[in-house]
Amino acid sequence: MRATQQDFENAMNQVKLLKKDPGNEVKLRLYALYKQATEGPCTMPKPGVFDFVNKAKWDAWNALGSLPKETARQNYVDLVSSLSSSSEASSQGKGGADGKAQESKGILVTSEGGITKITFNRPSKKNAITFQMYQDIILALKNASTDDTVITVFTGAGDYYSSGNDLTNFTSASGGMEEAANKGAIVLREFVNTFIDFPKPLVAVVNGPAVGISVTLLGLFDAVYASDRATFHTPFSHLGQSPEACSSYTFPKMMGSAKAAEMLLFGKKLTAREAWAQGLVTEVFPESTFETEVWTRLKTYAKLPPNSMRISKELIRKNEKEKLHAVNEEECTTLRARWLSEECINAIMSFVTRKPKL
Ligand SMILES: CCCC/C=C/CC(=O)SCCNC(=O)CCNC(=O)[C@H](O)C(C)(C)COP(=O)(O)OP(=O)(O)OC[C@H]1O[C@@H](n2cnc3c(N)ncnc32)[C@H](O)[C@@H]1OP(=O)(O)O
Repeated sequence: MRATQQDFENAMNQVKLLKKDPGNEVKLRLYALYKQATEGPCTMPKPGVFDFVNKAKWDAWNALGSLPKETARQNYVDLVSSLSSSSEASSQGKGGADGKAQESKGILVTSEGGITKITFNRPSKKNAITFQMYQDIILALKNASTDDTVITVFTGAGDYYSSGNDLTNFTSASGGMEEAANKGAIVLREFVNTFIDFPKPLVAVVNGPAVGISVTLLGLFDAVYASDRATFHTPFSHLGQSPEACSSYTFPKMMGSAKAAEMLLFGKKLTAREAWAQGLVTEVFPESTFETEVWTRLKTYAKLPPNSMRISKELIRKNEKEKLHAVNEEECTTLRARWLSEECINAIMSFVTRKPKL
């Protein structure tokens, strides 16, 4: 159902009632969507480089291009609704100083012993990531970046780590592919930026097969521990798509262009040991001892001095940040166009119309 003017006004009121500051990036997006919904595309002159605040606002609004007013209104309402549900969930979960839990439909966030654990929690769909989950993960990371936990860990519930982007994100949008592609590019840009800028150690505990964006994101993690049952698959060409999460930059840098091409162009699926040999995985563990060994180690790491780890991470990431943001920007623009291509639409349609298993 399309958002009405009344929904839009309700959402504007809801923003004022948010319990938690959603952070600058989200506020900029709200501003941009509001301006686009009420005034249409940005035609204001660009502020000077030293007018930081107005320039950031102008950039955010201008990046929406010719997004229709109705779509901007819908995206604004969707964003506010995700912020409201996540802020409710996180305030419900904040019972004590430790052992907190935040649950939303597709992710489970807990914090204990200095570790924030974000679990892809849709095992019946192999932990495919919905639009709502992207938003919830952004918020969970923003919370984790300022709370008192030391390390943030991603893992998956059930037999998969994650099957990547939920392919029905594109087919279930009320405004069709065009709207889904616009929304996808906005969500993806912010999602990946949040990983690029995340200030604390970020670890992936890859419990099973990983597909698409759940693999490409690993290039932005500080450590990747994998069960020997895990596999790593980026079937972008099969899907008529192109790489995301800065993998067009991080993968060739990490494994050399020939090996990166096998994954990103030809969709070669790697075993955990192959991924380790390419530098994508830090260490592989036998499935039988995986959970015990990895969590024991992470609990020890979480006792290391947090400021020292944060400062070291900043030094490691600092020289790359600008480049990573530029790569993310270009990948999102490219992907938006890909999602509207015949190659991609056909691939997604053939997945969603597959014959059900007997
Ligand atoms: C907005 C930002 C966008 C960022 C873009 C990112 C790009 C990517 O991530 S590309 C990668 C997209 N993912 C895929 O192409 C994987 C598609 N899924 C599969 O190929 C298979 O499902 C599987 C190999 C992961 C598992 O196969 P298996 O035979 O074991 O199980 P299934 O019966 O196929 O799956 C169970 C259940 O889960 C649903 N499902 C699995 N993956 C997805 C998915 N990615 N999107 C939507 N739904 C998915 C599958 O349809 C089944 O559902 P039903 O039980 O209702 O039929």
